[in-house]
Amino acid sequence: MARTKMKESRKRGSGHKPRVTNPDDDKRDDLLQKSDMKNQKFEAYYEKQLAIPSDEWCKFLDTCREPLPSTFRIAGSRETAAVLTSVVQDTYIPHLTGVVFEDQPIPPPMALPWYPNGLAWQFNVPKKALRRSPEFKKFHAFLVFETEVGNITRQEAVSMLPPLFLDVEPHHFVLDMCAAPGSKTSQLLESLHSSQSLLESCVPPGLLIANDSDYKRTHLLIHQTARLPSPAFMVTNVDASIFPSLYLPPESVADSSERKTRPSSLLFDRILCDVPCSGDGTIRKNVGIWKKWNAYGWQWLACACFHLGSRFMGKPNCSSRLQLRILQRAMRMLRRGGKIVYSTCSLNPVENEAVVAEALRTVPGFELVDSRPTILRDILNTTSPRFLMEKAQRVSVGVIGLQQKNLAWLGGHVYSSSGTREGKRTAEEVAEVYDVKKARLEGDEDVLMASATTELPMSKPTDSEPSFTSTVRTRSATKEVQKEKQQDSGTGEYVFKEMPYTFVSPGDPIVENCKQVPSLWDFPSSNLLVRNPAGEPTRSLYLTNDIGTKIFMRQESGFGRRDGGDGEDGAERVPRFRVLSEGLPVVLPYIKPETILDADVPALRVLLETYYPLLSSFGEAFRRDVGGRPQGSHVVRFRAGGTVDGASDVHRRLTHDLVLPVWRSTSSVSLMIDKKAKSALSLRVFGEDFTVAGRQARSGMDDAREPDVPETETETEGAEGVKAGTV
Ligand SMILES: C[S@@+](CC[C@H](N)C(=O)[O-])C[C@H]1O[C@@H](n2cnc3c(N)ncnc32)[C@H](O)[C@@H]1O
Repeated sequence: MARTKMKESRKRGSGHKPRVTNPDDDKRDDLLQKSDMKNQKFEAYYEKQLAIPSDEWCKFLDTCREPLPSTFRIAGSRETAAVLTSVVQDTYIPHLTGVVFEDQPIPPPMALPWYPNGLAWQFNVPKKALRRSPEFKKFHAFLVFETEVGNITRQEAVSMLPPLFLDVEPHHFVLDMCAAPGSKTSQLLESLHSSQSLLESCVPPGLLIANDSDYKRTHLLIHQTARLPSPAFMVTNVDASIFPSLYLPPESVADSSERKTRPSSLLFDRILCDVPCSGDGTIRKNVGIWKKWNAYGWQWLACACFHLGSRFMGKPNCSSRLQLRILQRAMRMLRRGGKIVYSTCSLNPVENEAVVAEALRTVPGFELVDSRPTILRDILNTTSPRFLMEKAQRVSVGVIGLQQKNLAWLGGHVYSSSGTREGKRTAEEVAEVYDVKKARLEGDEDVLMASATTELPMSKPTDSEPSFTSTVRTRSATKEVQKEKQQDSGTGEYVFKEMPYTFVSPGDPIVENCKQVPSLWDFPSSNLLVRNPAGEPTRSLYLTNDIGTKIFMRQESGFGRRDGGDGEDGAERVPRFRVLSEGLPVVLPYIKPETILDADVPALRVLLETYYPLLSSFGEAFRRDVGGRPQGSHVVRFRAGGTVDGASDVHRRLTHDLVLPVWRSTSSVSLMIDKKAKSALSLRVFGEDFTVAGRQARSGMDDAREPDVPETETETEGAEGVKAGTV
């Protein structure tokens, strides 16, 4: 909404008429001038809390008033990411270097030096130049299309840090406790799939569970992660502070002594707590914070309120300790030697260091250690390892010291966990902690917003943890949940709108039949699910991995397996299912290589230009090859190195192997990817959108206005329920 208004006001301005001041402008946050970016309470509070030396304080505030540069991350599978990185580096950067727009030199995008494999980029280009300079216009179109198909994510630099700190590997069990809209989740997912290559198995042994308590936002999460459909990925929708224990069947317990006695609860190797927060660290993007911030706004979230006491808080509320409770729950679900990263987008130590300190004080067996990747440590030039080691040993003293600082300023009486007032040494440590923030500010202002990042190894499972069923019961009592549910007209009971996942019977004739075209071998069909209670393979098939199957089968809440076949004769001749592009990475490793069709680049162009190109439109080799195949779903490979006829200089050669699904019908062959993905592909390979939609847009049949690069938060399309990989 705000964006639309911005466009309208620009349009008025472009007619060179004097701008009429709208009385409502006063209420608008996005129109704030730099000179109006002031807030006495904010400044007074953080001057004390952040302990930034006075000569740097102004610099800090100035930085807070600067707009954030645009940053994006190349996402998706390792293959796609490598391809797109080379497209940006080799195709666009040379053309964007030395651009001058309206007499101003415009710097080209630059790769963020600390992000691995050059996948994260930053640019500071005025929107006008992005849309009007011929060089940047093309780049902008590239960003728009690749973002729409999910290969590029607009994500702030600082938001890319917590997943990096977690250092996820393919065998890890990972939990993202507050995950929506999912930009960090998609990073975690990529790490889980990091060993994947185009034709090798892409089913990691590990698992990522992404959770958010907001039902609608879980749909954003699903959309955001759709680019990398993964059999090792689940989305859940519960309150993270009572995240249920997930159980594995007894045979999965490593320790044989426990095998017979009880099922084990799943412990995680990595947990991300990117908790809800006051968000005042986003002040550079959300300039309205300058108008609204006050010292009480964040307190409903802050864990420390019970320390502050009723005198200060007015109405202390136990449920206000959400951040702390989420972190504590995470600590109880962590495997020995695992890591937790706790992050917020707030500057406030009460939401950061104090939460971590209190969690460490209340859950035994953990210590705070530095988990920043070495590369980042070097770049930010922050605290010495010696200090970090010391901090690890005395963390509760150090961080409780921060609490004291907050509370002292707030007027409370505060003591350390040992009951003594904090001394000078703690104050020095506190200063050192803030030196870290200061260094972040100097090194890269985006990183300033990074909050306490914590690695907390070791935990013991307890028997008093919430179970899946108890959580559901608790939730069903709340109004919020009832809104998310529909009332069953027959029974009057509330039921979830989502259809349940059910395992398909082993040997189901329909599934067996689909495995013929294309030829699938060794396909783990016992891990296939459908979304109906009867387990009928009717619409989409979902694949999970072995650990996913174990978890599904073990829970008491509606997952189930249909036992035995239905006695069908297996006579279905035309395969009912087809491979779609989103399912291809999952299925590809199981497709017999000799059944993959080879095609050249002109064939790709024909497939992109027309919806249902006739067999006769293709060159002889491809026509013969595909013509000899049965009707149904096939996979085509376009090999790297193929020449791209008619392409501009920069798009002369296919730089990477492309593997795409097609559907062969009686007389035509069509590409099984959606319109936007076709446009993105055409632009990426040929430097031009040859598709029907692209041609229509150019000839004005469609709304040819340049769209903005969508932000993660606004994407809703294509949302579905919990998805564990699509076939
Ligand atoms: C800071 S955002 C998370 C951003 C996300 N990690 C990302 O990178 O896209 C916090 C999220 O926590 C969710 N949330 C709030 N309370 C929660 C709770 N009790 N349990 C789980 N999630 C919660 C909100 O719906 C919101 O999506």
